[in-house]
Amino acid sequence: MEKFVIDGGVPLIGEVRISGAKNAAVAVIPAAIMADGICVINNLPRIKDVQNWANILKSMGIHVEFEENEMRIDGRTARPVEPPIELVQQMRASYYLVGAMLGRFKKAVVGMPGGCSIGVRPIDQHIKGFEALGAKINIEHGVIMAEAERLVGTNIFLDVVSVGATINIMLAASMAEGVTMIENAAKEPHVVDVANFLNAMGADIKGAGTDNIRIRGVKKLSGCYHTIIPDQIEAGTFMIAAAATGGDITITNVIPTHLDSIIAKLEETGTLIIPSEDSIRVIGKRPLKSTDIRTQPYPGFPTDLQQPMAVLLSVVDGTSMITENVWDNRFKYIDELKKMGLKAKVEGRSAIIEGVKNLTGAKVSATDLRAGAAMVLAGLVAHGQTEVIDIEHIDRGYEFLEEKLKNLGAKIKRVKE
Ligand SMILES: CC(=O)N[C@H]1[C@@H](OP(=O)(O)OP(=O)(O)OC[C@H]2O[C@@H](n3ccc(=O)[nH]c3=O)[C@H](O)[C@@H]2O)O[C@H](CO)[C@@H](O)[C@@H]1O
Ligand SMILES: C=C(OP(=O)(O)O)C(=O)O
Repeated sequence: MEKFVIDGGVPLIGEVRISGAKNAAVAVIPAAIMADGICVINNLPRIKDVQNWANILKSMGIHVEFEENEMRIDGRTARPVEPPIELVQQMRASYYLVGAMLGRFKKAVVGMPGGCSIGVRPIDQHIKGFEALGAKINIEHGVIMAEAERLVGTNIFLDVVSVGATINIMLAASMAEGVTMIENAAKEPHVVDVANFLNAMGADIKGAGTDNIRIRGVKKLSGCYHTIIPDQIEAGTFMIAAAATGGDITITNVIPTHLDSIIAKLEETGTLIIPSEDSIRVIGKRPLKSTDIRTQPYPGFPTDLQQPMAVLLSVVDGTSMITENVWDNRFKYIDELKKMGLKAKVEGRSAIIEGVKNLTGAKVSATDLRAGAAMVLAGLVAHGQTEVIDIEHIDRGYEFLEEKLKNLGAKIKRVKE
C-alpha cells in the first residue's frame, strides 16, 4: 500500500504537459479488438486502467504490445472468450468489451464492471441499445451474456445522456447491418475520439459530438493508427490546482475548447486565464470569489471535476453551491475534507461550501479517483502536512501525478505504508 505525503502551502509554478485522455483510452483499446488487423494507439496515459486493459486483452489470448505510451493490438488474434472477472471488476470501462465483441463476433460474455463508487451506475441504456439492435442479453451470477443471430441498425433514443451507452452502442452498431441512429447521445470529447478511431478503422459514423449519431454498419474493420486526445479532466485538475494554490501554471498539449466550461467557472472566481492554440496559462490571484457549479453532460461543467473544484471553493471569499446532476452519491469526499477544516453541508444533490482562510493538513482517504485528486489538491493548499491514503484510486486515472506536481514545485512524496 502506498500513500502521498504532502507539505502544503506552496504556489504551483511552471509548465505541465497533459497526458492522453483516460476516458478515451479506455474505450479505444477495446474497440481495437474489432479490427481484422493491427491497431497502433499512441499517446496512451500510463495509468492503471490502461495497464489493466493490456492485461485483460492478453488474458483473452489477444496479441498486445505496450511500450511507453503506445499499444499495438492485433485484432486478428481476438476470440469471443470471457475475460477473468477479477480484471474486469478493476474498472468501469470493461463494459465496452460487450459492444466490441457483440459487434465483431455477435457474442460476448463479460463480468459486470467496477469503477468509482459515486452512486448507482446502471447499464440499462446499454442493454436497451443492444436489444434494439437484435441481441439477447442475460445477466446471471454477475456476468453479462450477449448474443445475436444478426445485428440490424435501428433508431435508439437514450433516456439519459450516457457516455458509456453511447460508446457501447456505437461499437456494436459499427458492424451491424444498415443504419443506426443514436438520439440524445453523449457529446463528450472522448465520444468523438472513439468515433474518429472507428472511422479510421473503416467504420461509417457521422454526427459524433452532437445529439444524434448516425452509424452505417460495415462488414469489416481494419487496423489503423490513432493518437488519443489530451485529457480534459487532467487539464482541469491542474487548472484548479493553479487557482487554488495561488500559482501560475502553463498547461500544454490541451484542446482549449474542451475546457470552456472550466475556464468560465474559474474566471468567475477571479482566476486569470490566458488561452492560446494548444496551451492555457492559469494564474491564481488572491483573494478569489465564490461561485456556483452545476455538473452536466458535456459541454456543461464535468462531474469529474466537481470534487477538485470543491477544494478551490473551500478557500475563496463567500459561499458557493455545487449541484451534482450526474451522479447521485458523489459527495462522500466532503467528510474527508472536513478533517482539513472544510466548512460545508450536503443537502440532497447539493453541497454548500463556506470559504475559509486556510485548510489544515490531516490524514485523509482517496475514496475514489477524483476524490483522490481533491485530497491531493487540498494537501497542496493546506497549511502543514497531509497524508493521502488509498491512492491506488488516483493511479487509475492520473499519469505521473506526483512527478508532474513536483516539477511545479509541490512538496509531495509517494511513500510505502
Ligand atoms: C470510463 C468513463 O468514461 N467514465 C466516465 C463516464 O462514466 P459512465 O459512462 O459510467 O457514465 P454515464 O455517462 O453512462 O452516466 C451518466 C448518468 O446516466 C446514468 N445511466 C447511465 C447508463 C445507463 O445505462 N443508465 C443510466 O441511468 C448514470 O447513472 C448517470 O447518472 O461518464 C461519466 C459522466 O461524464 C464520468 O463521470 C465517468 O468518468
Ligand atoms: C468516474 C470516473 O471513472 P470511472 O467511470 O472509470 O469509474 C472518473 O474518471 O472520474
